[in-house]
Amino acid sequence: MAMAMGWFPTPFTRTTTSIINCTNHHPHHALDASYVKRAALLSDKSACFTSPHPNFGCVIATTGNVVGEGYLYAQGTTPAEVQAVEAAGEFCRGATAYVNMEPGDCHGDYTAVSAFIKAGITRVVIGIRHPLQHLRGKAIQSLRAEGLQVDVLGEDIRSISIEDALKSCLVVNAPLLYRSACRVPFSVLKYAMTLDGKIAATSGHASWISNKESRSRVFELRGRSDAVIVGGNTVRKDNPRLTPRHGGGHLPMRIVMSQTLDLPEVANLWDVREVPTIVATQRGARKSFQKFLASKGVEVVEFDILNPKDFVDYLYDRGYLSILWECGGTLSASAISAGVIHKVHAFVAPKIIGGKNAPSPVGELGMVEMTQALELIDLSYEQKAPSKPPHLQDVKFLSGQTNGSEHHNTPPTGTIGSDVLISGYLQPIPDLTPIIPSVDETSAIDPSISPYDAPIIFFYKTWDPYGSFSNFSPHPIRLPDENGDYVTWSSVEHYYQAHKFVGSSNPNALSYIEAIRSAKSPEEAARMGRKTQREHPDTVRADWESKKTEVMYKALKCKFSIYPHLNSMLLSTSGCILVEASPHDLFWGGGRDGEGLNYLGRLLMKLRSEFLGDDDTHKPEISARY
Ligand SMILES: NC(=O)C1=CN([C@@H]2O[C@H](COP(=O)(O)OP(=O)(O)OC[C@H]3O[C@@H](n4cnc5c(N)ncnc54)[C@H](OP(=O)(O)O)[C@@H]3O)[C@@H](O)[C@H]2O)C=CC1
Ligand SMILES: Nc1c(N[C@@H]2O[C@H](COP(=O)(O)O)[C@@H](O)[C@H]2O)[nH]c(=O)[nH]c1=O
Repeated sequence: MAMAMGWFPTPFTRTTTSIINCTNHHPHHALDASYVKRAALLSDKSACFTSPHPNFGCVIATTGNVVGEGYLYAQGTTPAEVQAVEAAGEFCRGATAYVNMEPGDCHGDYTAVSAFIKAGITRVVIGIRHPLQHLRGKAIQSLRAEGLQVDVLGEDIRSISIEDALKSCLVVNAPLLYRSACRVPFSVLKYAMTLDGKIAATSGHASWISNKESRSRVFELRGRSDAVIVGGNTVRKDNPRLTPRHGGGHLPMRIVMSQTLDLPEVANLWDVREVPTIVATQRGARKSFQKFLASKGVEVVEFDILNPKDFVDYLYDRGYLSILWECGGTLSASAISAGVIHKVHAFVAPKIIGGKNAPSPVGELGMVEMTQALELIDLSYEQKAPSKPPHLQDVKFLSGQTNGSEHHNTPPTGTIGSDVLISGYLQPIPDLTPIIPSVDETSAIDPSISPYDAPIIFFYKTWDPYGSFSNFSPHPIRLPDENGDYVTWSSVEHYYQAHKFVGSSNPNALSYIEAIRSAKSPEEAARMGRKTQREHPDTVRADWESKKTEVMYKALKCKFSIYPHLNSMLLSTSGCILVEASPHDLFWGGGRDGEGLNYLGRLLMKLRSEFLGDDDTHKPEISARY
């Protein structure tokens, strides 16, 4: 197979190392850069515990002293900026706030911006502008309009000393930047190979090449991903589990790509009690086996032709931000050729296994000359802490390259024993700021362009336009319980999940309700509610199926009544069909191809009619498709 030249989809990317052309040094710039970098590192703290989401960190400082810090734990939890302001208290007056990324404020309530303004912050230093077009520049504009000085790295502050901080900001939100620029999820290929470049013995046996420390590092990488992918042959040879066993909370989806569907009937991946599995295959492949998988609770997705490009497009549509490829060389070659792999982590073990036919990490790429080799950029090397003075070290680090790492998809903790980890990018992280204009700028260029004039409004992730319609949006609600006492719920999701157990006669129900109510994020509330329902169906209230839409409606009505800006946003959609674009949830969501029942969208439309005083019964039926 010949590889086409120029197949990387990076029309508006540039390497992070070439961003700063200007070489002036300024002492304040160095301080600014160090705090922005600190904000970036802080923002990464929730990795492994919550599903990948935009990472925000905030540091507030006065004349060289940090007075407050915070980072976003998960979608829907207290914004980093608000936490930092709360921690700094009175010290905010006249202080500077440092953030790795422009605040999103995607819910229209300008929480981060107003926290800075109210607290008396006078200057804000921002690492990168928000990568999503509908949010980019919004917070910067609002802050400047209120008289705060806003400096953006690379725009208002141009100096060589900010390069490293800027890079940290890009790396820590690399998944969002790739997603936003290339419309694909961020894909990382990870493999473990022997010193002679084999990922298994000739027999196919591969457990284990890398050592225990490296493998626990892989668990962390899994915890930072939305999905882990292997090929059919890895399932046949390894019977993998693909779970993160690092003690974090986030469990990625496990995915098998198999064209033939010639897979074993007994496999760890078919046990979906703890973690779900998707099998992607070709249309019509082994229908009886598809039925078997479905009976095990495994989701089967058919493609006309199964290939990595179409598959990542599909995962993009499903809202995935970050994918870890843990396949063998056959599928990895296919994925690299398709241009979908952005980053590589190679664990190299000091072992030699030999074998002319033993597999290697990347199969056939069709290259015949070394000049065609793909060169990785932004390299990092990691190995055991030196036990000898550097000049006697066996492994030397090339100048200008970093040893160790602190970045997204390269967890910073622990060592990897006698193995070496080499990481680098196959494609530069997109730096969007100067290339794509913001919504305001776009309208200035062409006032007829409006991104929101579609008759069907889709919503799903909370940072999307209309993301506040999601039950994961960070809008606490307060409703009376069965005794009439008011209870506060951190989100509609918390309320909904907990109410599966309200009124249940099971003695454990109360503790489940309380645990869900105290969940730190809507994601955790959802995970706890679903897991408890699956594992202890006897604790679910008997009338749940017939009452769940009523419960949801009550929570939505409360949310859209108490937040005026949400109410206005809902009413502003009058005349539009609202669809929760969840491809997974075919009851509340609309499904990938409109096959879902979209009950969340329907309830929001019903609520909108109620607020507008329309009589629903006189309206035409909303199409069954939505
Ligand atoms: N050391 C390490 O890091 C790792 C080692 N391994 C080892 O590698 C060996 C397996 O390697 P390998 O055979 O390359 O396994 P892969 O994981 O690459 O699986 C290959 C299979 O992927 C499926 N596939 C689906 N779509 C495509 C596509 N478009 N292009 C290519 N393949 C596709 C096919 O499955 P089907 O045939 O079902 O249609 C194909 O046979 C095992 O011995 C395993 O132990 C595996 C992973 C990591
Ligand atoms: N052999 C090998 C790896 N193999 C990868 O790990 C998978 C097994 O995962 P699990 O069943 O969850 O422990 C296996 O299928 C393959 O994808 N990984 C490594 O870090 N080091 C190793 O030496």
